[in-house]
Amino acid sequence: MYEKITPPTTGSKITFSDGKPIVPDDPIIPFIRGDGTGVDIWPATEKVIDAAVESAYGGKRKINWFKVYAGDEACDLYGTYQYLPDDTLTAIKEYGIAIKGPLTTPIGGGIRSLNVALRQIFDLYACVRPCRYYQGTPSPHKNPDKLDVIVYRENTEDIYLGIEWREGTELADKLIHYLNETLIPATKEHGKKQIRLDSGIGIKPISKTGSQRLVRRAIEQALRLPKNKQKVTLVHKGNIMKYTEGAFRDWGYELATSEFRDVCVTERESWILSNKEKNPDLTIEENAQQVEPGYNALTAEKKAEICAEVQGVLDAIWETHGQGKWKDKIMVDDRIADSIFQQIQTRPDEYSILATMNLNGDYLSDAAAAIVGGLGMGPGANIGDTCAIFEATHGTAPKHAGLDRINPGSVILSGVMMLEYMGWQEAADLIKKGIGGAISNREVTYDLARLMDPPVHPPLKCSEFAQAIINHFKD
Ligand SMILES: NC(=O)C1=CN([C@@H]2O[C@H](COP(=O)(O)OP(=O)(O)OC[C@H]3O[C@@H](n4cnc5c(N)ncnc54)[C@H](OP(=O)(O)O)[C@@H]3O)[C@@H](O)[C@H]2O)C=CC1
Ligand SMILES: O=C(O)CCC(=O)C(=O)O
Ligand SMILES: [Mg+2]
Repeated sequence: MYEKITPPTTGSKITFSDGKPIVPDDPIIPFIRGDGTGVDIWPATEKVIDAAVESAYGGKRKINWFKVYAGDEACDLYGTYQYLPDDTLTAIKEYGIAIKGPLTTPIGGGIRSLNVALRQIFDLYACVRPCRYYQGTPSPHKNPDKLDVIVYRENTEDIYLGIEWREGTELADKLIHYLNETLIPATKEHGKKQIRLDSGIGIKPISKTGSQRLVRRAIEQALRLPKNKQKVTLVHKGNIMKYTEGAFRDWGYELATSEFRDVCVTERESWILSNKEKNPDLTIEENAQQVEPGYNALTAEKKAEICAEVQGVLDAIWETHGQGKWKDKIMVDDRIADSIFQQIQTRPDEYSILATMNLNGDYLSDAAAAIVGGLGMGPGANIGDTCAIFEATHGTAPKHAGLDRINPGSVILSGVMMLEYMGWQEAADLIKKGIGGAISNREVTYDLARLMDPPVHPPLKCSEFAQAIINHFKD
């Protein structure tokens, strides 16, 4: 079955039922060490996870690690250009849950991202990146503890599908001519626009299927959160990219108000309902004026549309959501992408789950991680219906590779997410406790050390931080 790897001789397989993992006490879990700082981070992570499982279950549960290869390490073992060998894909498919370090992607040419390839091959459509503050973590922000968001990033499409044509190639040329001469003139709203002949072209597909299954996961997550965090914000640049990013927003609202009708209210619906609650005699048009900025300047047709919307909302949900009942529902709103970057800094406590398309989520998860302590504290999970791969938000940080100084926190916290996903909460809690203890004791790696006041000198090495986390399990 495998060309160059051998699974552990002990251990059992994780299986999936209805999108949920069924985990034995001795699961076999494949891991990819990763390029660059993966060489430092992975051993630290494995040590912490093993110690937590041993400490929590006293030998009754144990992970049987299965080393599989990707990136530079894979090429060393399997040969040139064998970045993602079949062995690795077979093992992940077979065992269902995997964890990985970061993998390098060249810029401007060369292979396409192995990280993205894994997400697409296993249809891991939800990239889940919690950005929450750990007490005592230094941050450049005044109130990092106010940010507690989970980025739910669509993980399989958008520009990450990687359908592009390089400038100057025959196909790029052909496509540009076809667009300029046929498709653009055939679309009235494009007017006389033309694409420059020396352009590279990339395609940005955003599907209803991809958008709605991501938003579904985000709303399901909101249902599991405490009442005050039951909010999903659809992030998009729909004012500019109307039929991709704008459609993502519309499909998100459509899903929330159909499949989750009884448990969701949209922000706009909440305005309509509360306007009527404050003034039961309000006419439909007065309500519409309060909901739609600039209503009075609209055309008669547009005004009629807004009034119909107000009437429609009251007819559909006044009974079930009115008289303040909407306040107990999941609030679904939307924000334009540039605005959300400032909002998470200026009004962090107003947000909870940020449902995004692929590119926006990539940007936003780094930015949110920075607020709560940096990329050293940014975990993540790629979740599908029959497989999950856990990995940090950050990349290979090549300048720190092999120096035993990088912060392993993000991959360790990705391990915490994995343990929670497996239902091994006791082990996950020990690690969280250990991280909290190490940080509040100022036992930290360089990245956190330099932000602390006063700065910590000397900082702990990567391996020492792992040991410090273990030492603080039982504080
Ligand atoms: N999922 C994946 O595997 C990902 C892979 N990549 C790939 O990684 C490579 C390098 O990308 P790059 O843009 O440099 O981004 P990186 O995320 O690798 O690193 C950028 C900077 O972030 C900080 N940082 C990253 N990881 C940590 C950590 N564990 N602890 C503390 N600080 C950290 C460091 O800042 P400082 O030096 O200031 O301390 C580092 O120089 C590229 O090939 C890219 O494609 C990128 C993202 C995700
Ligand atoms: O795959 C890569 O190289 C980058 C991916 C990335 O930045 C991410 O998923 O956050
Ligand atoms: Mg990224």
